[in-house]
Amino acid sequence: MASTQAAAAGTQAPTKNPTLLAWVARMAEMTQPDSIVWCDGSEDEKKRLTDQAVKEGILIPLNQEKRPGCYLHRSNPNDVARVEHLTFICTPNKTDAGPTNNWMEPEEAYTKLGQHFTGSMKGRTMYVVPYAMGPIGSPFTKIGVELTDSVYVVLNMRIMARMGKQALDMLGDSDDFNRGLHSTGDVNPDRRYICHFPQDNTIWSFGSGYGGNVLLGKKCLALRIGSYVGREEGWLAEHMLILGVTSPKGETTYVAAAFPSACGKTNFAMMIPPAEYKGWKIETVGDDIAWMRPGPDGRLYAINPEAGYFGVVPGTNYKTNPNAMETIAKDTLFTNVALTPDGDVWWEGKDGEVPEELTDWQGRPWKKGSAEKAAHPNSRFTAPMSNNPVLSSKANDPMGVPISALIFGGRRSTTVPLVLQAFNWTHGVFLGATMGSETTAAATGKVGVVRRDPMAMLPFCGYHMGDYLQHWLDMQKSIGQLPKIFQVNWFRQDKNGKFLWPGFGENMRVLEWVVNRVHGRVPTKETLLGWVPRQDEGLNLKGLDLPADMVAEATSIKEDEWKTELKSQEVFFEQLGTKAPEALMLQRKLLISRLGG
Ligand SMILES: Nc1nc2c(ncn2[C@@H]2O[C@H](COP(=O)(O)OP(=O)(O)O)[C@@H](O)[C@H]2O)c(=O)[nH]1
Ligand SMILES: C=C(OP(=O)(O)O)C(=O)O
Ligand SMILES: [Mn+2]
Repeated sequence: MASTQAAAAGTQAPTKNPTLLAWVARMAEMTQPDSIVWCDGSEDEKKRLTDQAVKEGILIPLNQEKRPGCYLHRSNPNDVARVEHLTFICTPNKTDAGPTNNWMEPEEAYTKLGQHFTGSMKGRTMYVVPYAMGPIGSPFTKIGVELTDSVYVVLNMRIMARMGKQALDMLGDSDDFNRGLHSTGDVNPDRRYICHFPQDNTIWSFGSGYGGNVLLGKKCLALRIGSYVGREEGWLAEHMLILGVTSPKGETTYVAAAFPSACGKTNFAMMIPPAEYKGWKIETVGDDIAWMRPGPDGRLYAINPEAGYFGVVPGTNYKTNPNAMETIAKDTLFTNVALTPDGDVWWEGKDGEVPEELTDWQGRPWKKGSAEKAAHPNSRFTAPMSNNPVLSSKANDPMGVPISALIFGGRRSTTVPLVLQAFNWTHGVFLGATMGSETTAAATGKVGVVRRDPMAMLPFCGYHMGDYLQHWLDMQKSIGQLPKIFQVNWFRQDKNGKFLWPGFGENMRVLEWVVNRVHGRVPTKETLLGWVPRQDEGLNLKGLDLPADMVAEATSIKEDEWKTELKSQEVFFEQLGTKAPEALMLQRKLLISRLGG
């Protein structure tokens, strides 16, 4: 049996890479698939696998006149989000994973998961999916190979990454590739593991079919393994969108922004500025992940390692995000949305009337007025970035784009003002490190609880969070021209729970201020927390239909709220113990003294 599989791995393989062949054979020996298919990324292959997925009921074809090339997938109802409590960093020493990660000893993890993987692909096909994170040929780019028994994963990976022959060609005979193994298993909620082995450049994911757990190039490789490699190699792997903003004068400024999952990255990356901003243009480089390193001119250059968007569906409409609506009009895979009687998709917050009758995300009949949501709150679209009407021409640039501003933002109903600028790099790292955000449906667990989420990386940092923050501080020395750092909060609410700031396209007003600050064009006001827009010569509010007291409330700084906030930050820093960077502790002391002790 084993030798048959080893032979199968070799004979049909479109590569002679000995390390790759040996590894595929070894994994096939363990998982015992009936057959092995090497994916080439071609259109033929896409058609064949799509037809097969439809036949097996994994994909439901949508109305092809309304949504050409689009399909609906319904996941197992208890497998709809990332599972942070089952996600592990497997380093030889527990301290290397740090207090914010779950840890398992590597041998123990290989043994434990090995038991689940043994025979897990019996009666199934193992797909070998070579993929590149980053443009083909870019010095930033990393190659991964994911072995999976899920056609859904293959079809998603094909959208999310540069997949198939192009990646295999770039790898050549090198042994420098991420080894990813995924098996859907029986989706038993108690037998689900997402294990990362940074020392071995390996990821084993068992028992889930949800994107963030199984599209291994994304959160697992590009962030968890990426952040680990980035520290060793002197660069940053961040949970950030990248956009270019061009003024009517033709000046383009590139900005990267970190917001936790389901806190507005995709929306900000493709927003359309309000009518007052005639002649301004926003273009998307990336909507989720940025790999950033100092370039030869001393500036910080960023690439988006992905090729598609795995975006939150609910709340997306022609008012909030018209470009996303265009992006998902064709060639898109929808997961866990509702189905209309005429074969289109529907979700809470879509334009138009709520339909009288639907099939909900679990395939059950649904009627208007039902207390249950028709689409799952974490329902997702997977769409190629080439569908995006405002895709930046630099999205495929192997050298990336020079970043002038970094923005950190969370979902906070209180405390954090609309926008402020850090005094300097160290203070900016402090702002990122002390970020808090209310939890969302992107991960299983309670929604709406404030937790510390440094740089929006709490669930995605592949090593000790204290070392990570120190790495950010150290990067200051290797970046000749440091980006300016900002903090934003689109989610502050009034007493009745109404958002104080209209958000979405109107965030352009904040972005314009950021751009003006970067180029030293507007004065600011110093506050305890950082620099903020002045009343005069501050935010451009022309044409904004918003009472002045709401803007005042959204931008206010309340010292009593900050005293509470500082206590919560203290608990976080205490968790880091002796690894809490000294420079950040000094920043903290300065803030406490500014607040009057
Ligand atoms: N109130 C408000 N909601 C927003 C804003 N931007 C995004 N959202 C909502 O937040 C959710 C997640 O947004 P998304 O851009 O997909 O977040 P991502 O997961 O970080 O990419 C969606 O339901 C959006 O409609 C904003 O500026 N204001
Ligand atoms: C893809 C995910 O996140 P985001 O909302 O940041 O896109 C995820 O959390 O699995
Ligand atoms: Mn997103």
